[in-house]
Amino acid sequence: MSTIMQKIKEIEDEMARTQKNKATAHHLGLLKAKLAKLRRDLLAPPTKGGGAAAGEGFDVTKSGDSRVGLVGFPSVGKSTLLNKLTGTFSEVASYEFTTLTCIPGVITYRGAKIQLLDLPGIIEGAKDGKGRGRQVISTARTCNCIIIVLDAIKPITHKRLIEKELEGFGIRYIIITHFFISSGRNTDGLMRYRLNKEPPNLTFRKKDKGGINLTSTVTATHLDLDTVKAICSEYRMHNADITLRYDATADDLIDVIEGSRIYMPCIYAVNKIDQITLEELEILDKLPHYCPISAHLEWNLDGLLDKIWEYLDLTRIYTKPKAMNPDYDDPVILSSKKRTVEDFCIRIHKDMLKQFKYALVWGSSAKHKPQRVGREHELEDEDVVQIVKKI
Ligand SMILES: Nc1nc2c(ncn2[C@@H]2O[C@H](COP(=O)(O)OP(=O)(O)OP(=O)(O)O)[C@@H](O)[C@H]2O)c(=O)[nH]1
Ligand SMILES: [K+]
Ligand SMILES: [Mg+2]
Repeated sequence: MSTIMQKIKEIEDEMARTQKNKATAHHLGLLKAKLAKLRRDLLAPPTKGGGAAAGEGFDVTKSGDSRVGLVGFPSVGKSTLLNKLTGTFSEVASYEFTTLTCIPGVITYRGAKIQLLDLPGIIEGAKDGKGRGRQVISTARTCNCIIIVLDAIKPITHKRLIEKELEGFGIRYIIITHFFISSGRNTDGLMRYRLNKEPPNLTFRKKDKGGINLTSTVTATHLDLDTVKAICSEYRMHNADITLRYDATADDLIDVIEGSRIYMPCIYAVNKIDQITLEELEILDKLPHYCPISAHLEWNLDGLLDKIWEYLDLTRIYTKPKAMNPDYDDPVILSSKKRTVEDFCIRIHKDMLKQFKYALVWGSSAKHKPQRVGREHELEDEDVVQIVKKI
């Protein structure tokens, strides 16, 4: 372990010493790739003994349309928040580590059922297996959105500490954390989280020969061919086509090569704002991804629900049976990424597609009232759909 730590330190020192400019870009890219590989080694799941294995979360059955997890240091008010939002009972107390396991609750909001998970507090050292840190972090992986709960009285230091903890090692993004999570899919069993960040819009295609080719549909200011070659050579990839569709950075390319990143929305809920001044509140309110609340006094819980809704980015579809009014109370909930008529059919019944002839759609995705569409048609939030079956 210590030798990996030493190597990481050496590389970080070298990066700090190296001036950032065009001439050093490829060298810095190479250092970043080395660093990413070392962190991966460092975070490899333990072989035997000591803490839970990296991939084991709490055993709570998924339910509803979406899952949201509450992550934070002890006594920031996670359980208070769960109780107020879901009417569930999770013990609240002024001492730390009141909650020792995962407690689920359900929020019904705009016709969607959102499962909210209260989790034990995490502490410094969680990533090394201290406390229930690993289990918490692994459970967070199963969520569609994370709420990092912060205490308004100690916002900045607390936030930095928790980011460092979730980040694993080294600092890359200000509010982005990489969790180490077993994926089951990847042989090294590692997952890192990227919070509030879209997956890089670049393709990386390995080949057998032909060297490294870089094409870009935009002006690339961060990556040039030398830098890309340096990063690829660190991963012993000498033949590949790389296409950039936006101004990608070296970190983005490394993320794509390393794979196993999870891109997840994250809200910073700053709790206990009843303890701070109006001036302080105004500052907090302006920060991106922040939502100031008082769970105890139920201040701005509507604001938080709105933000959760926005970050989950769900699509509500109302079903209209033939010659009847649509059912507005019980929408079918689709994710914004899978919201075609086909996705809708699959959600209703597994055999629905076999009988599918066409669909009639009313709402913002429809050009007419109604529009007749096929199974590839993309639906919009609050559309009304009637499926017409083959006879
Ligand atoms: N002033 C104030 N106190 C709060 C608020 N929300 C929670 N608390 C208090 O903070 C303390 C901790 O609350 P919990 O809900 O147990 O915190 P937790 O994050 O679940 O704690 P652990 O389970 O121990 O990690 C309790 O004494 C709560 O009454 C709030 O909005 N304002
Ligand atoms: K507590
Ligand atoms: Mg608790």
